Amino acid sequence: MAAVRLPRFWEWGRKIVCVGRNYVDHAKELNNPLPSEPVLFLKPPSSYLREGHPIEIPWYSHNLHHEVELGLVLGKGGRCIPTADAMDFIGGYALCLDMTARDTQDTCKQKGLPWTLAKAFDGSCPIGDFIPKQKIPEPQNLRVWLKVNGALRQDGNTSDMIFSIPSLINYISNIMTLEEGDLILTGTPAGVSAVHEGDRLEAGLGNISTMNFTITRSSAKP
Ligand SMILES: O=C([O-])CC(=O)C(=O)O
Ligand SMILES: [Mg+2]
Repeated sequence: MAAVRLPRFWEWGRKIVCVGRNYVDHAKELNNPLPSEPVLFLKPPSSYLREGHPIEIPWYSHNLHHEVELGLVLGKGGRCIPTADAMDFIGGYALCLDMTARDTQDTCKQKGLPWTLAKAFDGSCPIGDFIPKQKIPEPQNLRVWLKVNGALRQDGNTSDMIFSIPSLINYISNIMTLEEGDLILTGTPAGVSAVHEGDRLEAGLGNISTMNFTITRSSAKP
C-alpha cells in the first residue's frame, strides 16, 4: 500500500517537521549560536508547492530567502524511535526548499514570537518528486545545491549536518509521533540569500533530483 501511496505524500495532509541550524556554516552566517539540541518548527500541509506553480513572496515580507534542504519522507510511523532503527522508518527522500521571510523571522526573534509568519505561509515548502529510498544509498553524503538565475548560491553536503539523520528521527519522535507520509526538513547549508520577483531558482540533490521555480509577489493582503 505504502509503495503506491508514498510517491504523492504531499497530498496526504501530513505534517512537515523542520530542523533549523543544523549546519555550522549556516548558523554562523546568520550569527546564531550553535545548537546543543535540534531546533524544531513546523509547516502546515498548505505549505507544499509543486513545480509549475510560482513561489509567492508574502505581502508582509521584503526579504524572502531560499533555503535548500534534504527532505526525509516517513515510510512508517512511530513514537520514541531508537536511533539504531531510525533508517528503517524512512520511505524515501525529496528535494525541498524552506522558504523563509527573513525580515519577519528577525522581528519574531526580537519579540520572542514563534516563526509561523516567517516559515509557514502558503507555498513555503516547494518540493521535488518523491525519491525512493534505494536511489540514495548514502543520504549522509549528498550534495545539496541551489542556483538563482544560473548563479550558484548554496552548495553544501549532508555530511556536514550537526545532528545526523538517525539522531533527528530519534529526537523528533520522542516529542511528537511521526506518521507515514510525514516530511522532515533536515536544515539548510550556508549561502541563503534574498529572492526577487522574476527570479528563477534551480535546486538539486546531487544529480539525482532537480527542480525549478520562479518567484512572484503574493496578491493576498487582508
Ligand atoms: O531559519 C533558519 O535559519 C533555520 C532553518 O530553517 C535552517 O537552518 O534550515
Ligand atoms: Mg531551514
